[in-house]
Amino acid sequence: MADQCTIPVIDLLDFPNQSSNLITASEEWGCFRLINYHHILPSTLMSDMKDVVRSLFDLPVEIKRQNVDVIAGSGYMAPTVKNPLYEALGLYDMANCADVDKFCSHLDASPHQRETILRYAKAVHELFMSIGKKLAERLGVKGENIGIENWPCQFRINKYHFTPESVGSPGVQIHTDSGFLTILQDDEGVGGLEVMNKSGEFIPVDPWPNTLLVNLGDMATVWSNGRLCNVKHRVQCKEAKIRVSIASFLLGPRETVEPIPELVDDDHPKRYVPTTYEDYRKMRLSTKLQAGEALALLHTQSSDK
Ligand SMILES: O=C(O)CCC(=O)C(=O)O
Ligand SMILES: [Fe+2]
Repeated sequence: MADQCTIPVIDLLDFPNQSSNLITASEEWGCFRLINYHHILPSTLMSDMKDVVRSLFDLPVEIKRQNVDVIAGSGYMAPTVKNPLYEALGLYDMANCADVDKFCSHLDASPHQRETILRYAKAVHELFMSIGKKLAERLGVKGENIGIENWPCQFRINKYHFTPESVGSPGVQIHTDSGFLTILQDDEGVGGLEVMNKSGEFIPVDPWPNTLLVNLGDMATVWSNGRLCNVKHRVQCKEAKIRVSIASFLLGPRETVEPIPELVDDDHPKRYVPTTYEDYRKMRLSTKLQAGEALALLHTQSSDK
């Protein structure tokens, strides 16, 4: 039986050898550790970006509040009574230079910070294209044909103010990511992220510097007609240290999202009705179904039988 405790590892420099592992990881786990991608995102850029992110969180709160929402939840989130440990800054589309510029201007970013953020955004976008096309091609779709270059990429940086009193409590509740793919640069020293395996157990994602975690979200499940897994995950406070992570989300097509014809046949009838990412996101927010359960609201009649 496949190992249910070890998160799969995918080596970006070992393709096409890794193609079947990529699909297995995406089907069985909905997440994997990515290694050997530094020709696209160098480790110096990763650590420069972490420094920039830490300094953005150190800005006065009046400045951070200038990072306003473009879509619900895309901008500054201050710690709340309900979630006092968590703080986030973000922008709607890191694939759009104007959006990145606006984010930098709102936060009074220095030329060095701006350049680092722009370079990081470009590199992560290139990684999305590389992983997305490999996934699509292995499933029988030409990467170029899915229009992936034009999909928006949300960007969010997370800071967890973990204290001795908060050990054992949640930093982020269990959820799935709503988009297609997530690239997460987690904290290189402080753990807490956990992903759920097929048996429903939470498996810790221990820090592993100079690697990335890739998650698949709800849009990948719709697009693949249920074949790819939207991984459930959460962040727990395990130790009294500040934890910082950088999350980038390739959301999905701007237009309709529906199962690709290549994965629909008599044995695999269409499981989801067409939607748009925007409508789906609104549905998740209004129903408060954050852990993938909202997908059931998209089931076709035949899949409900
Ligand atoms: O901070 C982390 O490691 C995970 C954050 C996360 O799951 C998210 O931003 O969706
Ligand atoms: Fe997440």
